[in-house]
Amino acid sequence: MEPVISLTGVSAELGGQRVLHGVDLAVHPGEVVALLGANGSGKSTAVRAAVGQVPVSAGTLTLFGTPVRRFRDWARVGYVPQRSTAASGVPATVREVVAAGRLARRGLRPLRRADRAAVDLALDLVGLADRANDAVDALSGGQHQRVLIARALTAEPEVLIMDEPLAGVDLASQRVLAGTLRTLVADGVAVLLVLHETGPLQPLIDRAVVLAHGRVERTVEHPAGLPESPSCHPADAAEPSAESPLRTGIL
Ligand SMILES: Nc1ncnc2c1ncn2[C@@H]1O[C@H](COP(=O)(O)OP(=O)(O)OP(=O)(O)O)[C@@H](O)[C@H]1O
Repeated sequence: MEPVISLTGVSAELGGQRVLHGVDLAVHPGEVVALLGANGSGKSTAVRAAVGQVPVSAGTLTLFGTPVRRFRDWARVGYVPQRSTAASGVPATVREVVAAGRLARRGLRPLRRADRAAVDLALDLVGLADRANDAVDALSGGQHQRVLIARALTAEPEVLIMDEPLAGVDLASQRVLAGTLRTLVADGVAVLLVLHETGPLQPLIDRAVVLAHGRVERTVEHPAGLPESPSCHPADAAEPSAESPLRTGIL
């Protein structure tokens, strides 16, 4: 089966420094791949290269078989960047921000019934249906994260790329996200995640790729059998808070 995302020997530079050194990585339809590694190991750069935001200086990077520099079918790709607010200072409702994600499919024509249904479904999937008409500025950081995920989902992407979706998100919301991903993956959506802790997402992960200094240090197939790594959100203080064995030891 053709990979949805394929990096072969990919190198990339930022600020004149080589940050990725010959990275190999593939995500197939319906697969969940986690990119792990220490701060500065190149995880965000790898996913930003995959969505065309960082140029590839060597190697080959394809999306659905097309080299990323020629790829135009962005409605097939949902991207949730590393922690950013959904609409800082913009007087928009949660529904309006989520509906903006539909632009990739509908362009600038008015919302149709199918668009509204996709927005409702995305809000439902992230557990924010009851906040749809609230001002997005009134949401907490973790809820912003869920709005951004819903915004990516409204385009009904075939691959969802998320950079640290669990950062600052409490355990209950992490579980909501795990349920969302489970539903998407059952429908054949591929998922590439940058993670520090695998938390409740761990059972969903087909492959963990660990980066170190811009290189693939190791790859672990089906890490689901490993103990769940703990969450580190302050609201989950009752949960174990020791260093994650998945992050630091077993992988
Ligand atoms: N705009 C930039 N200019 C120069 N160097 C950069 C730039 N952005 C990132 N880097 C460097 O590239 C390397 C990889 O950064 P990257 O953000 O991809 O790491 P990461 O694994 O996602 O880290 P984190 O876990 O902290 O988010 C780091 O050494 C970082 O300092």
